[in-house]
Amino acid sequence: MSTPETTPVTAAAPATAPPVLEISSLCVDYGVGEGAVRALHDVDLTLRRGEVLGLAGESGSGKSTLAYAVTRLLSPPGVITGGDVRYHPREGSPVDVLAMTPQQLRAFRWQEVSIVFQGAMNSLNPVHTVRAQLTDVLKAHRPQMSRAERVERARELLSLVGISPDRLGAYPHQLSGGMRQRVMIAMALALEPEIVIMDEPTTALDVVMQRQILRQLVRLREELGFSVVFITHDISLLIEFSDRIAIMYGGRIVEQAGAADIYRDPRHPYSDGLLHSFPALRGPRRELTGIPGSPPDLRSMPSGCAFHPRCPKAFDPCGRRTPRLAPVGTDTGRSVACWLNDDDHDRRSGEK
Ligand SMILES: Nc1ncnc2c1ncn2[C@@H]1O[C@H](COP(=O)(O)OP(=O)(O)OP(=O)(O)O)[C@@H](O)[C@H]1O
Repeated sequence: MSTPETTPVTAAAPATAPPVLEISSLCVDYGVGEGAVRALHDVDLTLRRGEVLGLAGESGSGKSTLAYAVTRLLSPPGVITGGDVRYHPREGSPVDVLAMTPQQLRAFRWQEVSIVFQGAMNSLNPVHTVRAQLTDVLKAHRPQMSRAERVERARELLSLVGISPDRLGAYPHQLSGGMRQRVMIAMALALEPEIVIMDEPTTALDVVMQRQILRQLVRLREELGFSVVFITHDISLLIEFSDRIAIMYGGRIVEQAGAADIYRDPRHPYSDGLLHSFPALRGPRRELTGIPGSPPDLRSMPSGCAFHPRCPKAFDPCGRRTPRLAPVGTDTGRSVACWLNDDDHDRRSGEK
């Protein structure tokens, strides 16, 4: 594989920044009893304060399930069957997200963590103005604010995302797709959350608009200090905008590392395949070969490493035992779940 130079637009958050969200051994099933299928297997992931963490993987790999589970927005038949999610506020002790009461969750969402969902730009209410929709969020969560203060804050939020405050009186249909998406981001930032989760936030937009919006988001996080989990199947976007990337396959994280490291030297054959599935906008061209075959069906997951039937480098242990996500060599910032990166297959046999 070539080793092109990338110029990430992010000013990387230090690798030593304290955690803001710690996910350990998280498991999610869809359904219960005999019909249940496991959509997340023992997911370990840490989001650090101020970083942009990219989550990549083909459709069905579990990205959205992870976002819904950590915000407790998973609806039936989705069930969290194990693991731990800890939120670290700026002050005070860590909070167990999975044990939060409905009242605590209401405060947690929007104020501490907000989500921009897939297709969010179409979820603005068509019969209400931008002003009404922005001020409604403030009214619900900051009842002490006066009407004038709410409108002022709404103006400020629009400016933050690059829309003239004159557009406060506009209805969604009077705005372009890119502007509607910016309004959604403004809403997500309304209560100054510590974490913003963006699930395929820009896929409905053209490539130039997608990048403009993401560049602005990255600038805002530098200004306001929130952390971002950015979910997409397009790894080339993540390379450009993330500090760190976690790659999911079949409900597991198979590799996580700094964005530039993954780009230059992917250690999991699936990461390598993904990198050859999307055109990179920067650096020399690389051949687009894609990944043969299709993602696994949760009802009949392959034994061992779920990627082995599609993997060009599969060898003896891959079909028999599941490799665990483990640090690679002395590179403490990177972990990979692949037998190729492990000399001691027996020790790491991953029936975790
Ligand atoms: N309500 C549901 N009932 C049963 N299975 C589900 C349900 N929702 C999701 N799944 C399954 O869980 C797995 C993970 O889905 P998820 O939507 O989290 O993946 P994703 O990586 O976000 O995909 P996409 O990029 O298409 O959104 C998929 O196999 C999907 O079919």
